[in-house]
Amino acid sequence: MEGVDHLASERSRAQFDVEEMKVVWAGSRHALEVSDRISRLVASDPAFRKDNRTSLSRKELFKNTLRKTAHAWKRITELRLSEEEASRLRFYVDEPAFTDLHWGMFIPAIKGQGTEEQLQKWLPLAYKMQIIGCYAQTELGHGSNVQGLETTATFDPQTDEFIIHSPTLTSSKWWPGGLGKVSTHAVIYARLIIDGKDYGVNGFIVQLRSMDDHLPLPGITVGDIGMKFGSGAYNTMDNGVLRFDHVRIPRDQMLMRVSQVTREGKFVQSNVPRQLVYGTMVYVRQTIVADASCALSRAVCIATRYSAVRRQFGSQNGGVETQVIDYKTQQSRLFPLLASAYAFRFVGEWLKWLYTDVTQRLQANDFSTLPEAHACTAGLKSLTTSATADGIEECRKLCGGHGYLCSSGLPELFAVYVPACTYEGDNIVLLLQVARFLMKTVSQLGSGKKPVGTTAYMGRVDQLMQCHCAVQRAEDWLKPSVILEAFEARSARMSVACAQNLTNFANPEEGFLELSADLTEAAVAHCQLIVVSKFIEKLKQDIPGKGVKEQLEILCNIYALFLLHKHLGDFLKTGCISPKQASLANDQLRSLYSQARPNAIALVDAFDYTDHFLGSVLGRYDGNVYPKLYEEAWKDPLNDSVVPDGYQEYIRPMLKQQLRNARL
Ligand SMILES: CCCCCCCCCCCCCCCCCCCCC/C=C/C(=O)SCCNC(=O)CCNC(=O)[C@H](O)C(C)(C)COP(=O)(O)OP(=O)(O)OC[C@H]1O[C@@H](n2cnc3c(N)ncnc32)[C@H](O)[C@@H]1OP(=O)(O)O
Ligand SMILES: Cc1cc2nc3c(=O)[nH]c(=O)nc-3n(C[C@H](O)[C@H](O)[C@H](O)COP(=O)(O)OP(=O)(O)OC[C@H]3O[C@@H](n4cnc5c(N)ncnc54)[C@H](O)[C@@H]3O)c2cc1C
Repeated sequence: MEGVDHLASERSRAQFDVEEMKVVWAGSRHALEVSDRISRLVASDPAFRKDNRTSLSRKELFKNTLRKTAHAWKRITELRLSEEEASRLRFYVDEPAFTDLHWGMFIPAIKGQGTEEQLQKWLPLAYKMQIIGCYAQTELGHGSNVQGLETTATFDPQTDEFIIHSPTLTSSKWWPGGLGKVSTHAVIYARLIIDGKDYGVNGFIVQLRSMDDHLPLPGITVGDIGMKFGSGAYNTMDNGVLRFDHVRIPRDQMLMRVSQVTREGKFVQSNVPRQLVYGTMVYVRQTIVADASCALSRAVCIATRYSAVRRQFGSQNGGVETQVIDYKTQQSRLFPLLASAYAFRFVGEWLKWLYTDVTQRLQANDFSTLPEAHACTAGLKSLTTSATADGIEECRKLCGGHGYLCSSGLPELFAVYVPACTYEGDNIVLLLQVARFLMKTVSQLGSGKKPVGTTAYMGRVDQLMQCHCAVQRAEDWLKPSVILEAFEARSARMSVACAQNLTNFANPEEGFLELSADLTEAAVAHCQLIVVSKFIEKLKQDIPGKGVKEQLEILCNIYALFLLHKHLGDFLKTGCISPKQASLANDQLRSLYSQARPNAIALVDAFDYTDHFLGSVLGRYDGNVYPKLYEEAWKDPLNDSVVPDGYQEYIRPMLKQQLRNARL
């Protein structure tokens, strides 16, 4: 029935103020106003229609994306949208495009690694989109191992130029988004060679295409790398391949904030750490954490609404069947994901603060917090994207068979999201960076150097190695101090155990390789502690609105106790908790699920997603699922004709043949 809210009774059961929860989710009243206004602007504009994506061919899909980005840009300039509004518009348009790399990596790379003069020259062009850029780091042969890149930038003192060259097939740039068909420029990462000496990987701005006819400039071969996972999905993006044949660029197109090459060909290292060449990745990893909460909340919103609509079994005397959301198994799979979405939101907020802080310090030549910023962005990027990709797939299964239909929105969401586990650093490679940081922290404990920031708890390592969990009743697990101590003790004990095992190896690097699986587990434990502790910190803030804080407390406890249950092996093996305490945690978790149940629909309404953005028949706000699913099926191109194309050629002769055989 059109216009009827099938989830109205669910909404009436909410025990908190949903409008105030929307403010908490958005981050502020202002952010909610902007987000709400822009989401409606996008949803009401037919140019941003997206329900036909999965049935378009690659060429149609790509052209459609070009049309949408041009329209988006037109609206941004006509309406004079602020940066915040424009970025919300990009979010609600919900289509990966070259503009992501232009705004998200090309511009930040120049900003972070360019000199004042370079910023003044390139940024105005890029801001007005008079040039379009991408971030070309990865090559066919090397992605994770940035130091292994092969593209060369050889200084020619005669002409004051760099010669950019791809010496091997494996040195071909491979993957950069926006490179294949659109970008006119790129920030290229290449080995700097001066007078035969290799000075390592640096960034260079290179023009790729003519500004007159978009043709590749001489010496440049460029194209798209081909179809990717899923229909629609990330295929709106022109991930590209690029080869250079001795392409010359002026010397001032090397990004020279970190290192410089003088007119005489002298290499000069600034007083800033070399690692700043990797700065753009730190920036993007931080945005990816915030984005994880968006992707996960979207899948959870779909699965929660559908679970309240869907009924199976349990009918007594012809009465209604049970809503699947009332099954404890459904709750134990769904509610931890709901809690994770909120947890990732808050850790994303905190990470944004950390990133802003480290950027300000870098500007003042204080580099002390850079290793922690790298470890936190790498580790949380890894943790949140892995959990989100798995969570989206779990939401698909939570929707049963209908979750497998494209009209559920979940297959495309998964296909678009899952490469986040690989891009901006493979998740295992990034956890190993965290592990390195942790091992360094543990090794320095005896030196009197006090760990700070997210590793401050390691400073209490003696106490954490011996403490005994105080839980005696299930309710004790609701105390933040109890949860924090259990997570800190588990993380500290896992790191210390790894550090001790490493001492058994004569060569520490060999030991690191041999123990790398254990080390990634220690890194995960540390990152989970960060997420739990930032959720707990959030709850210390003043949070207005009837029942809002109480709901967040329930979610925080679900998140922590779900992790404890999932990683019980770690907690028991390290002796942080006893089997009895583990079973009390489980009892408490079941009780928390019951408390979350009446609020589940309102908790996903608080994400404030429009039906356009969700793009899911199962996740519709009004819960009117079945008539819409039925309607949607008839829109499939296969249903354009009752008898399918191919009947005459393939089906009819087969049927006739069977008939003839039967007569013989
Ligand atoms: C439709 C409408 C449009 C309208 C327009 C509107 C516009 C509005 C705005 C829109 C905004 C959009 C925003 C979108 C966001 C962006 C989208 C993102 C899309 C993602 C696309 C993907 C891109 C990519 O993938 S780029 C390539 C990424 N590559 C990697 O991540 C490679 C991974 N490898 C590495 O990072 C390193 O090599 C690493 C970490 C493995 C290190 O390797 P190593 O060899 O062991 O180490 P080494 O290099 O020797 O370093 C030693 C030393 O340095 C430390 N280190 C390493 N990395 C860093 C770092 N980043 N920062 C600081 N320190 C670092 C390392 O720990 C070592 O330290 P020590 O041990 O102390 O020596
Ligand atoms: C959709 C998408 C968009 C992208 N966009 C861009 C872009 O715009 N610009 C750009 O420059 N790049 C881009 N990339 C490339 C991306 O950054 C790399 O693919 C990524 O960094 C992983 O590197 P790799 O492909 O070399 O993986 P590999 O390193 O080859 O990984 C293969 C396997 O080896 C394992 N492995 C590797 N090293 C180690 C180790 N030291 N220890 C243990 N295990 C290890 C990994 O865990 C993985 O299981 C994109 C990639 C994708 C998928």
